[in-house]
Amino acid sequence: MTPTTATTATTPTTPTTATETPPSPEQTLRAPKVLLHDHLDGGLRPATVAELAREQGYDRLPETDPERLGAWFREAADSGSLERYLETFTHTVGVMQTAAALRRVAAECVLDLAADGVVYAEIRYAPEQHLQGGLGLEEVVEAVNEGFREGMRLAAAAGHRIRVGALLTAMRHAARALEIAELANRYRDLGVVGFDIAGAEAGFPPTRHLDAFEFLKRENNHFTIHAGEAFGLPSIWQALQWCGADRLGHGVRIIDDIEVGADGSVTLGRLAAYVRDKRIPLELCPTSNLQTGAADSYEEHPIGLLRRLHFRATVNTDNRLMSGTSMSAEFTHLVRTFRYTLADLQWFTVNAMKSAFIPFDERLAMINEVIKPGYAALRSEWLFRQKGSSTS
Ligand SMILES: O=c1[nH]cnc2c1ncn2[C@H]1C[C@H](O)[C@@H](CO)O1
Ligand SMILES: [Zn+2]
Repeated sequence: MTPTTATTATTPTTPTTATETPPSPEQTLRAPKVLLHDHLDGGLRPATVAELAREQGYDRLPETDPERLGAWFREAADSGSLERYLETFTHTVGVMQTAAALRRVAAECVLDLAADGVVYAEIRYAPEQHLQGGLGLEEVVEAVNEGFREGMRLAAAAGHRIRVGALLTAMRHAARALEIAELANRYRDLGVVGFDIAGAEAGFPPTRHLDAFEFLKRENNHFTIHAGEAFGLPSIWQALQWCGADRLGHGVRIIDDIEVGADGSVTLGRLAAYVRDKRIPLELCPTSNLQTGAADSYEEHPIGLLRRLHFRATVNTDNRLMSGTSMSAEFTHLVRTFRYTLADLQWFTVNAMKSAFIPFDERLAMINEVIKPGYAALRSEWLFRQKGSSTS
């Protein structure tokens, strides 16, 4: 073992706590962040929804003033039910039916994430939901990809480096999963990094779409599955053991297979042990879970326990518009609730980067060249504070 005396002798006594105390919201904003679970049609700016609706003659919006519209989305999504939460997407999807609208929404998405300190993101959407204006599936994908590229260019010009890839989602109540999986495979290395299924979970098990997952496995492609959000362990079990998902969208109900005794001892069931042992990434979305009723409060959110037990937990936004959230806001809630430090935020971020669907060497370089140096710079800030300054 390496002796520790030398380090203790040179370590100052008081300021070390600067690395152990929770970061400020401003530091959290500057920290590099990785986002694996964010819906394109759940992240529009309220003003953009209102503007696109006006331009396109979409007259079904419940509000036209951007501020009131944003509040409407948050309140309507705050229903305690996933089905009611999903109803709010009628309006965002409703104004995303032209190539120009898709490009704009995609570009703004990248800019908003970049301004929030996100350095890598996988953004998902269901191409089959954007055909009402006459676009074909490929035109939808190309418009979104173009918007992402435009967003990355504009972000870089504004001094924010961000890399974004798309995940193509198939809706679980529909029957186009194989077609969408083939589309994802066609656009692999052309802006699309993987596949997903989403929509109401109860009554629509992932095995309905086994043909799509088997196709992707044969193609050595990647996919995540929304599972263990509104429905519990059987959905997670199917997603992993029947479908072969690389990651779990939410997966928060894995908590149902974990028993905490009165003395604090923890027992994992076979499925929970498998998820932890195999390092299956959990795309946790705390605020979204409070809205759909999957968790009652941040304090009681399973992320606290899952982090302590070293599951491969990641933090995500799910739907920034419906939840009125951002990556920084999600981290800030967790910092307040669990007193997480920069080391904890780095841990979540590295977990997410390890779990991304881009090649291993690129993930590693993002971790070593971008994420770790970013957190190290933030952790060392206390060293440069002026004595006697009000911020020290
Ligand atoms: O959290 C979710 N669970 C299941 N489905 C969801 C969630 N958030 C969004 N969706 C659905 C609604 C969107 O229209 C669709 C594609 O992004 O995915
Ligand atoms: Zn989702």
